[in-house]
Amino acid sequence: MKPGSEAEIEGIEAEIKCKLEKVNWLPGFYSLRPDILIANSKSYLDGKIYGIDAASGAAVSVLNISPGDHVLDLCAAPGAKLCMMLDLLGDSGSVTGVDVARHRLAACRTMLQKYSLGDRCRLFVADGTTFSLAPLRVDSRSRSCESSFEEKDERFREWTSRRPWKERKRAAKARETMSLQSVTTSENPELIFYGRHSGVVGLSKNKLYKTMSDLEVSSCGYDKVLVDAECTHDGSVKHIQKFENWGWTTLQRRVLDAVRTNSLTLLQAMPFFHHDLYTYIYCSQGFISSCSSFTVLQFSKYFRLCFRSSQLKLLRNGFRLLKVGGLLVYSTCSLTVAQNEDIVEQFLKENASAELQEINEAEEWPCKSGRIPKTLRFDPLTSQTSGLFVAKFTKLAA
Ligand SMILES: C[S@@+](CC[C@H](N)C(=O)[O-])C[C@H]1O[C@@H](n2cnc3c(N)ncnc32)[C@H](O)[C@@H]1O
Repeated sequence: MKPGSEAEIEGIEAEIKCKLEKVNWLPGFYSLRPDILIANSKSYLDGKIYGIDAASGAAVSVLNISPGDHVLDLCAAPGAKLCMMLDLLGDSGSVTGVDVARHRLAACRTMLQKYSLGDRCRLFVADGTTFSLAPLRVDSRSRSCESSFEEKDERFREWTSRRPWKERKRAAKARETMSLQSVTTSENPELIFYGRHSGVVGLSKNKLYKTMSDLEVSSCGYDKVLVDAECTHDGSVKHIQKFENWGWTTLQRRVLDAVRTNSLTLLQAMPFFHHDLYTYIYCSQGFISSCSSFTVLQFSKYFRLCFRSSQLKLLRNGFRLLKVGGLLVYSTCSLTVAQNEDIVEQFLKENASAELQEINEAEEWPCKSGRIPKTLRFDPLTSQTSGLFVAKFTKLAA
């Protein structure tokens, strides 16, 4: 529930015709019966309540976001955690949301606008493994002197979805040449939304796209970073239920056709979101048993390489952008060790300045320890939530 809306709880209960049960271990959270649909209720449309799994809420609360923080969400879409961060942030600081999938981030933008939550937020379509933009700290802006060239440079005005025709055409053309998943590193990330108090309004493009050197990051980097990495989603109950609703058999036939005619490239072009496809293949026992062992082997090799490498790269880059003394949370909704503890172990091995932190709040939480001490695992049986792995790091001075 949005902070401040608790006083209206009776009205909200009357409207959705359901008693809200307080989740005792997580402030601001209430549970609902699964058959209650809130999406059309006025309270939901007004942004007083929104649906987020309690385990996801716990992962965000581990970051201990407070007003004034500059927060980076490196895999932001569709944006439930981003909304919660903005709620916690209140009237100062900023949230920068990054996602490689434009259509998913556009849905996130719609949500921010609908709930009037985006005032302090900017959204970039970018590859989180290489994203390098600094948070817009007021003092760093006034410190840097403006050249006469910058004075003449185009400045960002108040955000509007009604871009001039020429600008939209230019952006569409640029997108055409850029594959959905491979955002070239030489291009500036595409800014698809910025709020009035996000620090962007009045800024020149040069300043917005100013990257940070590693030295600058230690003092001017982000205070908090969330790396909610892409994974096989095998622990996400909601995700798997979606596939149940879609019908495994139809999906299976379509995927098998693609496998028969060729390969993963073709599969990836299918009308699923790319991570839906991973989940589907990963979770559908029927699919696995109907494939030759060679195909299964190909897929498992693909998953191992694809996810392990991108998860590690996202974690590395998120940590690189964190200031000294800041906090980073790494989470995935996979139940596998390969996508969780193995990544953490590998990352700690290569980063002497990374320190795994105890999550003290978890003493009261219905979750288990991960295989590495100080990490956490939520799962449907223990926590009555979706599966979620959570690890918290801080950055030590070099
Ligand atoms: C688990 S979802 C994030 C969920 C989100 N944090 C939320 O609470 O709604 C993972 C996201 O990572 C994005 N993603 C995958 N690879 C990425 C990359 N290299 N850089 C940035 N985002 C990436 C996917 O598009 C997907 O939206």
